Amino acid sequence: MASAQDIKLPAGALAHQVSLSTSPSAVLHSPLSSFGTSIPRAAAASVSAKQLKPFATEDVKILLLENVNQTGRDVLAGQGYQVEFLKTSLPEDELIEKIRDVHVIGIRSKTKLTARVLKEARNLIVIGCFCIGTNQVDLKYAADHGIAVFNSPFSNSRSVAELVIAEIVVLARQLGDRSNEMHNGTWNKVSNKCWEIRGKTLGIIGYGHIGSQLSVLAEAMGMNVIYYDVVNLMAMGTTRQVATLEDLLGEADFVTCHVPELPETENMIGQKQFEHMKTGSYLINASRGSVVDIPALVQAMRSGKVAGAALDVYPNEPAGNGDYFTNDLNSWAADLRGLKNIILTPHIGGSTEEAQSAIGVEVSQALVKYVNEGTTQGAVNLPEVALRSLTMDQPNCARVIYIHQNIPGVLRKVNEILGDHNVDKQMTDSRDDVAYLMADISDVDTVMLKDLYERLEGLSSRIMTRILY
Ligand SMILES: NC(=O)C1=CN([C@@H]2O[C@H](COP(=O)(O)OP(=O)(O)OC[C@H]3O[C@@H](n4cnc5c(N)ncnc54)[C@H](O)[C@@H]3O)[C@@H](O)[C@H]2O)C=CC1
Ligand SMILES: O=C(O)C(=O)COP(=O)(O)O
Repeated sequence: MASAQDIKLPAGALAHQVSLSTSPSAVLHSPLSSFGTSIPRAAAASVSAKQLKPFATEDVKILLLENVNQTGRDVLAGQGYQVEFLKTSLPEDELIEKIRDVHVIGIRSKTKLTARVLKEARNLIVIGCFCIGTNQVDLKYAADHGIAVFNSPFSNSRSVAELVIAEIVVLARQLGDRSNEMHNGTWNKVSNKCWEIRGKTLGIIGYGHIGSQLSVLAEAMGMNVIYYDVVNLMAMGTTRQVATLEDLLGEADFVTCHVPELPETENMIGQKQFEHMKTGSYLINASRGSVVDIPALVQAMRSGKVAGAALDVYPNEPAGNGDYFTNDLNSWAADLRGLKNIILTPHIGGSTEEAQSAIGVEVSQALVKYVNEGTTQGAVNLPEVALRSLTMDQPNCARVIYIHQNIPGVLRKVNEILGDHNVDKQMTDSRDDVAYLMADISDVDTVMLKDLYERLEGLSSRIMTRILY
């Protein structure tokens, strides 16, 4: 099977919807492709005999926000899709305006796709998060409305781990302060409270992709590593899992957070946790801004409990470069700026050429496979379903995708409808309240497809129906 990147779909070759104005053979025997892209919901809903037009590849509209890497833009534009690219995120009202029109949206960590926004996304079938975190998307709302969500689970993990290693050394040696002083013309050669990191203990909260990568690097630099995670995980090297967060905080010289944004991780490090930390220890947060209670950190640093900190993420982050990071955005911004030995970075943990270019390819390929083939492998909110490709030269075949509520009796009804045709292959799976069915059927013409489509749409369990051919 051609890779998603290789699937070049020429203009007009892919019919999205049953066309009665085109002869069946013209639609189903399109010169090269057995696949269509999706039926957008609005278009599909408007299926009515005689006025139907084939849906050309160029009709797939994609909005890319937050400066998605060129590699991703190339993959998507290479498909012939319409791609609108913006460097920043958008204020909610502008986002709502734009999302109404598109079938695909690509975002990074900043754009919040809440239920309120997604409700307006009438044509949306898939969301690509060109990053690791998916907390910015209402995953449940998306699943319940048949909108798949993809991310890149580990392509920037190494970049974050390397940043944290750098920060450990920078904090231990107060490099930020020394550098600032030199920039201001002051020579201040000190060794007081400047340390080697060799032999010190690093405490990692959240031992997933980033935490475990980081532990390997830290051990190579002579650190002892302990970690705390809600899951029992295999320790890399000679690292050691500890039973409680308090155990970690009481033992670590450097504490670093690598947990996702969840209700349970909100303000996971606050006043009580700072009290458990060793006097003169350091805190690093490159996970999500909600994880650390910043006023409590300011307090802990002012009191000398915490000797230094590095923050890469904040509860409120500016929309784009050049915007100010002030008290208007976060009421304590000026307090942070006034502290000694604190590194403040603008959410750049994953911002390396290597990570961004890998993420661009990975996520856009997942989007293409979903749009063109219905494959949900790697989706974070739908069951993972894939069928081998439809044979390109097989005439009059179609792929039916039926996303439906996961309730008893649906399969029987769907198979009654599909059973009128030759079903070559079929796969179905469910995840929580949503099920995803894919079937390849052959010996069908457009009239049959239209009938099939309407019958599937008529079932009360229906979330979304797509027919690809
Ligand atoms: N600063 C940046 O640019 C970046 C930030 N991130 C953030 O880092 C987070 C972590 O990334 P990965 O390591 O790839 O995620 P991951 O999913 O591989 O690992 C997260 C770990 O946290 C653990 N965990 C979850 N809840 C916990 C809790 N209450 N207490 C202790 N452990 C808990 C999980 O069991 C898991 O082992 C992401 O969710 C994202 O928010 C990710 C990439 C770049
Ligand atoms: O991958 C993540 O979760 C990150 O936090 C990085 O986000 P970004 O792509 O820099 O908006």
